[in-house]
Amino acid sequence: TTPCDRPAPPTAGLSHDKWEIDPSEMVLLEELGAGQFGVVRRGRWRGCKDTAVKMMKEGTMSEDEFIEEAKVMTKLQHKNLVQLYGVCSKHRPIYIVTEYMKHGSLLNYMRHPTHNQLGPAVMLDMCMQVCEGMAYLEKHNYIHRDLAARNCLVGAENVVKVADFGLARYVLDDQYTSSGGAKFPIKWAPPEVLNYTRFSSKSDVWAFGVLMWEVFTRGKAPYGRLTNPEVVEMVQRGQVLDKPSACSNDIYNVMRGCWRHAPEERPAFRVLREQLAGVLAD
Ligand SMILES: CN(C)c1ccc2c(c1)CCN(c1cccc(-c3cc(Nc4ccc(C(=O)N5CCOCC5)cn4)c(=O)n(C)c3)c1CO)C2=O
Repeated sequence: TTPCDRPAPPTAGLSHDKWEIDPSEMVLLEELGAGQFGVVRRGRWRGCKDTAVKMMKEGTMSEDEFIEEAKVMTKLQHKNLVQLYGVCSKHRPIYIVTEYMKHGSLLNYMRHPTHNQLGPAVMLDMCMQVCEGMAYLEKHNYIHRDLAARNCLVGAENVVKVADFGLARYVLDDQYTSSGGAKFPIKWAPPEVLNYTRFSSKSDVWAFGVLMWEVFTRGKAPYGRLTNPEVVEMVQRGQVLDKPSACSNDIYNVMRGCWRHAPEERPAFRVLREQLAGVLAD
């Protein structure tokens, strides 16, 4: 049998936690880019498993809290969530090891000239896949806090998965974490987050509506060149994004449901899934 089929060796006693990955079993390959926590590289685990390895830059993440949370995150398993395989936390920098998605972020994928011709049916299917992943997180009372096309990844055959869910809680850069900061995702935030940073699965639903708009505009920037304060003003006034040309009225109505001012008026992801399935059928 190829080494891939070799069953994982039983963890050596209780000391070796199953979410702890032995770095000697990881070969680091090319750089995939840089994110909130520093450089991310492609990796090969145990000679055959493709992975992505975040190498935590010092001072970017509250590491001990994250390592504690990693035990919970490895249990979140769904076909539309980027799987966390484990962490290498016995050395610095710590590594976060996840499943590898070969086409990179959904935002760049939509903007890429060769995918610029994707039809509405494929766009709707991609939104549905994100919705499935988010419905799973909602069911497990897990809030993403930074859902956007840039934080979803594309694999083979237009498979789309939600990535980096929950990580916003461990970012130390207050330019990112405070709603007044330059890096705060204002254009994906509902009124209750802008005013009280009150995150919930219903604030993820608002962000999902903006993600749908990103997909149907093939990766346009929401609100164009408006500044963050101008967007805050618009959102507080109840003004929402216009209908993308590639988008039917039915689909635009689903987006608008995500942008209702009151969180409780917005549909849950498990309801959104039915709404999108209804549109798909038409
Ligand atoms: C706090 N929050 C919300 C965070 C925290 C960290 C990160 C992010 C958000 C999102 C950005 N990010 C990050 C940074 C760097 C890499 C990855 C990243 C990139 C992957 N894949 C690829 C594949 C190909 C390419 C590529 O170069 N191309 C060009 C040629 O055509 C195909 C595509 C790029 N990435 C991948 O599989 N994972 C799991 C993560 C990721 C995603 O993980 C982070 O590391």
